Amino acid sequence: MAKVAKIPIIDISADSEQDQRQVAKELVEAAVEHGFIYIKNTGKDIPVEAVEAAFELSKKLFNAPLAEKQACAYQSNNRGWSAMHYETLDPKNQRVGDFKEAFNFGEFINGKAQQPIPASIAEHESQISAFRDLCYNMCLKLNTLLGIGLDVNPPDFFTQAHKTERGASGTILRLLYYPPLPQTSATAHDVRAGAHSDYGSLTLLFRLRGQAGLEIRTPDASWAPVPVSPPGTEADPAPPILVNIGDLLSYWTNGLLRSTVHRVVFPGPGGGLVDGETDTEPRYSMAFFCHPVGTTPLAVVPSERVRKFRAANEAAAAQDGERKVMTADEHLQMRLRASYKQMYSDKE
Ligand SMILES: O=C(O)CCC(=O)C(=O)O
Ligand SMILES: [Fe+2]
Repeated sequence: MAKVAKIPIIDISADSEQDQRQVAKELVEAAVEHGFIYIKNTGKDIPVEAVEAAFELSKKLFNAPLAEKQACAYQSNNRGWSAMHYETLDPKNQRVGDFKEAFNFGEFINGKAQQPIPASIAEHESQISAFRDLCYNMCLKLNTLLGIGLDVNPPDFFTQAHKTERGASGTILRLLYYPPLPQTSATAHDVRAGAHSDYGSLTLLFRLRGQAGLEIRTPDASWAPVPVSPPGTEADPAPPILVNIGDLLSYWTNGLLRSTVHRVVFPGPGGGLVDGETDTEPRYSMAFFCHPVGTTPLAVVPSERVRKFRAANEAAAAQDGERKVMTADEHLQMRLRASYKQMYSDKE
């Protein structure tokens, strides 16, 4: 069996203030060291049934007639449906685009999508909105814990920056469908999602037991599979929610919190297949990419630990004088342009 990624499993359901501080410290250490954290799914923050129902909806969406999906094609606002091979997450190393379909939901207003959605799932609009809200609230909680763990003053510094009442953000709920490779395929080197790091502050990733594919880049520059349900979580009602730090939060904390490169592959029998997982079946996953409100300036984080890290990192410190403060929106635009060249090239 492949050598799997060592990612800490953390239970954030603690209620008492003292337990919360401890959890916050653990979360920060995991974010600094690995950039990935398994959050035990106790069903308290996001009910297990809500996750299951969202996966059912996702299957319905990708099974919808092609014309319905095409009518909601991906737009430069980062919303909508992207077809097989449309997105290329690792353009330097991929000959063809990712072997996947995806559907991005941007922000909803009063339970209503602000984008076309396929007719087959239109009656479930409020369910999608409610699931998005659950993810958003969990991200607020994680942001608060990170603030506490980093001794940011005030501790809700990151949380406030994400409050939707302050304005629009680039936050996206993304449903993903990775079909199996055709049996006679000559495309054995197809990558389901090329190597990349995520763009926003935090990502929540939901996966289904038995469905292989996700790998992270380890500090020694090899690839390690990330089991859906690591040891100790097999009996939980649902696999843990995988959380990772995105580029924006890493940038904001001067690289203290790590944004780890990852990819989705067909590991194959000789590769990194984890026991009990397969890559010959269709694979579904759901990612919630959380972003601060677009106008948030990514200025200095009021935390002694972040400040000290910057001081220790001389190269970053040397750039301080020149570093123009970017907003969250500017940061996102910079990243999107690299992944969707075909969409932006005619506009430059
Ligand atoms: O499907 C997965 O497991 C991960 C997808 C991913 O990394 C992404 O969409 O950014
Ligand atoms: Fe990702």
